[in-house]
Amino acid sequence: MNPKEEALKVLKEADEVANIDVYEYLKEPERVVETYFPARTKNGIEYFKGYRVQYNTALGPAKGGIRFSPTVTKEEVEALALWMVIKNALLGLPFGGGKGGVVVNPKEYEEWELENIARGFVRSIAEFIGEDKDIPAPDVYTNERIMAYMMDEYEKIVRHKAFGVITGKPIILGGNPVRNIATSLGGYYVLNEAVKLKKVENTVAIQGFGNAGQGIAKLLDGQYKIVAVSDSKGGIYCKDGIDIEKLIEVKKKTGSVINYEGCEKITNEQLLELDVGILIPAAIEGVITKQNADKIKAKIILELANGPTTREADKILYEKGVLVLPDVLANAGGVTVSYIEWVGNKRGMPFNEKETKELLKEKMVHAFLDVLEVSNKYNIDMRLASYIIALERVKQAMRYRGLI
Ligand SMILES: NC(=O)C1=CN([C@@H]2O[C@H](COP(=O)(O)OP(=O)(O)OC[C@H]3O[C@@H](n4cnc5c(N)ncnc54)[C@H](O)[C@@H]3O)[C@@H](O)[C@H]2O)C=CC1
Ligand SMILES: O=C(O)CCC(=O)C(=O)O
Repeated sequence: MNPKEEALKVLKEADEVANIDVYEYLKEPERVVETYFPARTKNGIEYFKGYRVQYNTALGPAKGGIRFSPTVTKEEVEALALWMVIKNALLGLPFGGGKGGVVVNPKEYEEWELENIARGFVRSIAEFIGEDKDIPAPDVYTNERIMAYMMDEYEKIVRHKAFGVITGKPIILGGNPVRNIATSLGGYYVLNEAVKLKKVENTVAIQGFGNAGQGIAKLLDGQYKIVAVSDSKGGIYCKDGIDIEKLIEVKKKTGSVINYEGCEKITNEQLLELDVGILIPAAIEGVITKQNADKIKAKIILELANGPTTREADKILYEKGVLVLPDVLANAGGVTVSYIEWVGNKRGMPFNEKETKELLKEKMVHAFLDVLEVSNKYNIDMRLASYIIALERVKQAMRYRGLI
């Protein structure tokens, strides 16, 4: 699938359904920074391809994560940046949308090499980022340590402290105590609202066992029966439920969930089609397509991953009565806590765990109810409803700025 085409399809449909008339202005990003930068590794000096896309900044500085992955492309980063525009606007955050990516397989490098790659990438984009310009954060295969290196490198370049330039940092460097679990916690709040509307069996399958997948597994453990989990190496299925604490240990020690003993081995494709109440894609884009949408048995899909469902699949699922809680809503807890971290950095007084959780819950539930109202008003799925709310806000900001 081409993620940018997928993102634009929804944009166009929302634009037409609600007569918003912004598609022409948003079909391309404001700015794409494309770099090819050096970093010292065990192989000598290596060059890496990097991207930082600032898709639209009418509502505020660009905001969005940076991923390290061998499959990163310009189109993928553009799509991810557009999704950030929608997500940030939907949550009412004072941010535009951005995203970054470096073409690298982090599994082939040691910590010191990843540090050099992180620092090299920041040197290559430094003039384009800043706490009131563009604020990166973690995404696939990046974490708080990478964020710390990036912030430190940026500070060396600008020659002053700048906690607010990056979010998802370690707590000691201005990070927020909830950021690590924020994406999952936001999704958990949304799911709790959704199950009030749609009663489902309490069985769950989760694709991906990184920050988002592991976080939601911990939150749901006990309340729901998690019967299947996967990662890039494959999956496991246990009809009586998986011991999540034990699974986390196995993943930490061996590198994959497939080494958990006593469960049936399954593929990532099989996991998606299991007979469960709730399916949680929490890994990569484009896994639910028109090829498998009809075979999906879950009644609720909580999209913690960005872009897991194609638009064609969305329509099949809607017809079947599956409630899809779209990425731009379901995984918005990450950037919402990033916002809380950034505000804390700017005011020089961080928010504590309790304050952050209260603010996050309020924002997530509010966004869910807004989306529900619009989806009922137009009789449309929640993804389209989310886009309509967001696009109307972006349009208003562009109007006031005299951009359209
Ligand atoms: N970390 C965050 O704050 C946020 C993450 N997301 C999205 O959540 C998704 C996961 O991100 P993180 O958990 O942060 O990344 P991560 O790097 O912590 O974990 C990624 C997980 O996906 C698995 N994976 C990779 N390729 C796979 C494949 N082909 N099939 C099945 N599993 C595969 C990996 O093994 C790993 O378990 C991504 O789509 C990301 O954009 C969305 C919002 C915020
Ligand atoms: O925390 C952030 O700023 C961005 C998180 C992100 O990249 C996402 O929501 O996809």
